[in-house]
Amino acid sequence: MSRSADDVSAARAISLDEVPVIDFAPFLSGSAGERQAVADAIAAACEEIGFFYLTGHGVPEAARDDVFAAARAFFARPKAERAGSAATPEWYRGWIGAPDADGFSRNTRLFEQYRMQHEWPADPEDMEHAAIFDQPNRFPADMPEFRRASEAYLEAMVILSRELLRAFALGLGLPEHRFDDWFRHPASQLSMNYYPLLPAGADDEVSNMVPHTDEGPFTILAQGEVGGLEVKRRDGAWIKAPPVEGAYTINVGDMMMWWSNGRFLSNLHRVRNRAGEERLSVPYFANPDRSVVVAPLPELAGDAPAYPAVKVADHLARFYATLSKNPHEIYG
Ligand SMILES: O=C(O)CCC(=O)C(=O)O
Ligand SMILES: [Fe+2]
Repeated sequence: MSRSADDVSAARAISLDEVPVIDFAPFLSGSAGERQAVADAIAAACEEIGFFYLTGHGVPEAARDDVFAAARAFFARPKAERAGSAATPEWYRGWIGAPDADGFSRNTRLFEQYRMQHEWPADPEDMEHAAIFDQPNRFPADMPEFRRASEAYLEAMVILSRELLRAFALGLGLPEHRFDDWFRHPASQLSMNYYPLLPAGADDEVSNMVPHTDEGPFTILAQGEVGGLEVKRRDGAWIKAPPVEGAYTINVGDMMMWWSNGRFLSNLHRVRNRAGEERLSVPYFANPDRSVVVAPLPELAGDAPAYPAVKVADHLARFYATLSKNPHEIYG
């Protein structure tokens, strides 16, 4: 099936002025001055739109190709087999289907996910959240390559996320290692997202994934070849953030906005797959260690914190409880 010009070729031709492309290579191997320049460019993007594309990130192309091949193979399986590795409230890892619905509305969840986490040692101090954080991943038993590719990719993401944290810190005018202690056993999540086509008759109000912000500090999104991601500009217009070859799409989430006391924007985005073929994406939702309490950093907020303090495990548990639901069940 051919992709519509709207979402693929034309999307590539849009001006990238709004979502800037930043080369991370000088941050990974440059001088202090070069590192600060990259961090400043990232900070400017985070203040203006909360999104940027990252090239020169050092993640091997093969790691990314392999994880997409794994996702493609998983979502090509019959539903009963996908459901064989379903996530449950008691074991919060695995496949989350789209709710069965006769019709659809602007509030229907029109995508599936396969979610996994790092497998860190259990935290005896936090039995309350053991079901969410202390279980192993629910890999399909008969797909060894899926498991291998996913584990290799998780490893690549934790490495890149630690580098990005240093860039965010420098961009905020903080010591580069300001966030390091909070990411020893990060409660980060990797998701493979599968978006079928929007149903025929879907009007402009209908999205596969409704407008939302991400709940953690930031997200490292790998888009496949098919576009569909849209970002809300400050003037209220939705702009396309199409895949840029070899680049990650990085966005600020709620926790980074809170830490920065609102200087960095956790921006609304949505997915509308109108490309005429199925879409895959692989976001890595970076999260701090589950016991961390996130609050505006005192050195940035002074005595005027704009957000309350929130414990990571509590915040994520509340969010995960909503994941398989349709948005209207969550937002009313
Ligand atoms: O698939 C995408 O491009 C974005 C996914 C997303 O926003 C999410 O999973 O939170
Ligand atoms: Fe998102």
